[in-house]
Amino acid sequence: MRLIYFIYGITCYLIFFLTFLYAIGFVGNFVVPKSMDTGPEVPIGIALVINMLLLGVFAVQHSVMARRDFKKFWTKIIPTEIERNTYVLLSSLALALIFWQWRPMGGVIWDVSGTALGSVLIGISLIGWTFVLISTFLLNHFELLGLSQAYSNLTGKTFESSKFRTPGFYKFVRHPIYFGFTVAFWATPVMSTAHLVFAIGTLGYTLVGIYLEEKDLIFVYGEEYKKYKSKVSMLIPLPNRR
Ligand SMILES: C[S@@+](CC[C@H](N)C(=O)[O-])C[C@H]1O[C@@H](n2cnc3c(N)ncnc32)[C@H](O)[C@@H]1O
Repeated sequence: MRLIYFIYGITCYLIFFLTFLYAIGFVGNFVVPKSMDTGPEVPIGIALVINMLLLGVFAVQHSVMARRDFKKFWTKIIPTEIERNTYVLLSSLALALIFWQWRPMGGVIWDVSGTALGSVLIGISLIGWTFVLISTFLLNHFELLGLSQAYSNLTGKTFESSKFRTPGFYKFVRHPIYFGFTVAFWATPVMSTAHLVFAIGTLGYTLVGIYLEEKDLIFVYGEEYKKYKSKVSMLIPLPNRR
């Protein structure tokens, strides 16, 4: 069973990684066969409903499954050893559903493609994606994505989740991963209506996600996190408050 769980963990990780790479092309409208501004056209009202539902499915899956109470219930159904891997897998599938079913919406809010500003915006967006990836490594990439748990289980060790940490970017912003996504989603040479809906929807979800995540972080780390919260900016990297 341990070997099967380990192979499952690696498979979930690889699926996540492919989804992450696809997301870069989906948001930036390059390389991938279906991006946020391509696909079957439907009336704008219907496209809006479908796109909001897709974002809603991801938001509910990602937030509800991350809560302590849900995990208590969920691990009565699936083995605790593969809870994180399954979370990673279902998050990737919810993202894949967005990529597959997302509807273009026509309309352009701004278009500076082919200009120097357009190139700068593409560069900023790629920096945002890089910021996300680096931040996952600063916090604990392999634990966030379930590989550490899978490896501990394979080697018969009890998995110890890492403690509260503030390495690197975390000294200047409490949520650098979410900051990186926000930059990657907003810095675009072509802001279509569909892209704007995506950027606003994901920003709204990020703020709700931060509220829920910090409730849990305060529950687990108490005063230590409250003190961190009072000093360090939430979403935009800034010098610490005194
Ligand atoms: C997807 S990560 C996002 C982390 C953070 N919100 C960010 O944007 O960089 C979510 C996990 O990181 C954990 N986490 C967030 N901040 C942390 C910190 N400073 N130290 C340890 N774990 C943290 C949360 O408890 C949650 O399990």
